[in-house]
Amino acid sequence: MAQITLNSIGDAVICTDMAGRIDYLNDAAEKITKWSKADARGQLLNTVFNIINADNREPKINTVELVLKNDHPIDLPINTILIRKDGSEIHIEDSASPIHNNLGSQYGVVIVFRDVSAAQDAASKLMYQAQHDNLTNLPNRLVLSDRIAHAIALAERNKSQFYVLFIDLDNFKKINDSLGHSIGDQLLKEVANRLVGCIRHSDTVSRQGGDEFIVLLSECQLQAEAAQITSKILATLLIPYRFAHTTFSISASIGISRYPIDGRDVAILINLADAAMYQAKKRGRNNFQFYEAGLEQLVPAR
Ligand SMILES: Nc1nc2c(ncn2[C@@H]2O[C@H](COP(=O)(O)OP(=O)(O)OP(=O)(O)O)[C@@H](O)[C@H]2O)c(=O)[nH]1
Repeated sequence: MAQITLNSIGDAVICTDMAGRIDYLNDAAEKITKWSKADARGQLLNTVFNIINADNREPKINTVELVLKNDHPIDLPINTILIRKDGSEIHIEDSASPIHNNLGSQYGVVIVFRDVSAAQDAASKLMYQAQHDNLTNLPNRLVLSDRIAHAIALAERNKSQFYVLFIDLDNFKKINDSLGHSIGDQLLKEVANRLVGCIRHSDTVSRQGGDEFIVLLSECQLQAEAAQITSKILATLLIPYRFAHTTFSISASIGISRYPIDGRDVAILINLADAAMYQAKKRGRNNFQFYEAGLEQLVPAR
């Protein structure tokens, strides 16, 4: 009766003896671990229930030993991956308890676990969406602020510099109006790809929204080097785009703020780069401008 019950529940169940050898697994455990009952019986628990930490991929503690030593149930830490018999991996949630006989002495351990991959995938997807722009897949404002804050902390410690580039496409509205919103979207995606191609892996390109992008040059020390990278970005964005048999060009205006000379705070660095970008627009577009004192006063209220 107990076996029928255990086979009809959705959770996987494995029982071991005091030495950690498997003496029972239910149907759900067979399905999840991909070990048949016949093959699993007599194996050490860790062979069949091969679990690792999802973050560092270190093997997890010996469940049987821990439960028997403490003689009470434990919920194993979340973030557990089970490596199945065929080598595939799933996220699981599990708990383990000692089994006692009628006299109260321990005679084994029962592990109860379930596949939480779907929930884990949904959580990862939500996390990704919260941190990325859904059109270009670039990191969003939230992530950028975090990266700039991190760059500030690092630069403060190392007494070093870094640069923030505020990039706004020139006359992007005309593209939308003349070629349609869908071509506008394709252009934004291609701009994102080109920007990523212009910078180092350790730098960050983010989309602020609309046709605005921000680049954090976290490892750039010299102003001349920042100017050189910015010129490369301008030239790369100018290369003609071809979508749906239409070829066209677009330029950009870029404002640059410098840490620590212009500011030592995330919002200030972004605002001053934006003010410098506005000045680059005023100077005729398709160029860049480093922040200069007072430029923020020239930006009309938006
Ligand atoms: N296709 C598309 N258009 C967008 C999106 N978000 C904002 N826009 C449009 O982007 C345009 C932004 O235009 P602005 O930056 O204000 O002006 P501009 O035409 O680029 O002119 P300047 O910036 O002065 O050079 C607006 O027409 C918005 O409707 C988007 O996700 N996709």
